[in-house]
Amino acid sequence: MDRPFIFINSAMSADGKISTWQRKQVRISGAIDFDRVDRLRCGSDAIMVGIGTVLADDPSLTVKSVQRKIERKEKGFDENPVRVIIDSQARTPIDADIFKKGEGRRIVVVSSSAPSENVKALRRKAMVIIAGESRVDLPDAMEQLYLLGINRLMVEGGATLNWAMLSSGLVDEIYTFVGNVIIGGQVAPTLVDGEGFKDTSTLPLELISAEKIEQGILLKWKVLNFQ
Ligand SMILES: NC(=O)C1=CN([C@@H]2O[C@H](COP(=O)(O)OP(=O)(O)OC[C@H]3O[C@@H](n4cnc5c(N)ncnc54)[C@H](O)[C@@H]3O)[C@@H](O)[C@H]2O)C=CC1
Ligand SMILES: Nc1nc(O)c(N)c(N[C@@H]2O[C@H](COP(=O)(O)O)[C@@H](O)[C@H]2O)n1
Repeated sequence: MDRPFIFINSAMSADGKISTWQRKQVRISGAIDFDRVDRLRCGSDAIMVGIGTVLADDPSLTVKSVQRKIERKEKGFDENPVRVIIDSQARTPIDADIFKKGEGRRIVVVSSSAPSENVKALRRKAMVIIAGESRVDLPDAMEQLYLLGINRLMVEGGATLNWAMLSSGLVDEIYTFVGNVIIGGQVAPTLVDGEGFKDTSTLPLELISAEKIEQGILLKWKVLNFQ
């Protein structure tokens, strides 16, 4: 199956949480890490999140640096990479910041069981593609994105989508900034949630690098997918 090069980028607390138990976003990264994230966004063809992240954070997922936006335009790209939402039931609010902020294409990936009125409303804001019947079929979705010209895909969470992508063997690398805060909370989302592996299986990783950034550490991992 052809698919893009796919990496996850996420910020987590020293105790492995990516938001509070109320799913409120907190500042984990400092200015240098936010700038690194901006560079990653700028160099990607698309940035993808799950509907849970859209509903919790209402992110815009835009490139923030004016200079980088200019550079993208000079190279003949839109100011922002394509913004992709994985949203089985087409629940994305039509006034979401992803639609309101910044120029560039948006794609919402829904399943064939998504309510048709919702899909119709979203089609006015974005390209809607269908993959899967009750839930988005991620391998199919990744192949469709590849056929649309997306070669480098940045996944910005959340926890459930990270699990689904990793457990489907669809992730090449993971970049986690571990910040100098504790969030706590038994049900606070972690880097990877979902149902977890059924037995003692684990997904092996190879460490690419570990770099101190301000008071945190950036870990880069290569995913050694099961053969
Ligand atoms: N610190 C960080 O870097 C980041 C933190 N977050 C946090 O993560 C939390 C959101 O994470 P989640 O609630 O886990 O939502 P999520 O963003 O992972 O979206 C999951 C939802 O996507 C939908 N979906 C459709 N097809 C799917 C499939 N095949 N597999 C899996 N999901 C599929 C389902 O409705 C599922 O509930 C928020 O609290 C947000 O603040 C999100 C992004 C980055
Ligand atoms: N890298 C990083 N560090 C943090 O400390 C964070 N809280 C996040 N959050 C992520 O950024 C998204 C917001 O993006 P926009 O500023 O709206 O473009 C948010 O949804 C989280 O994915 N990231």
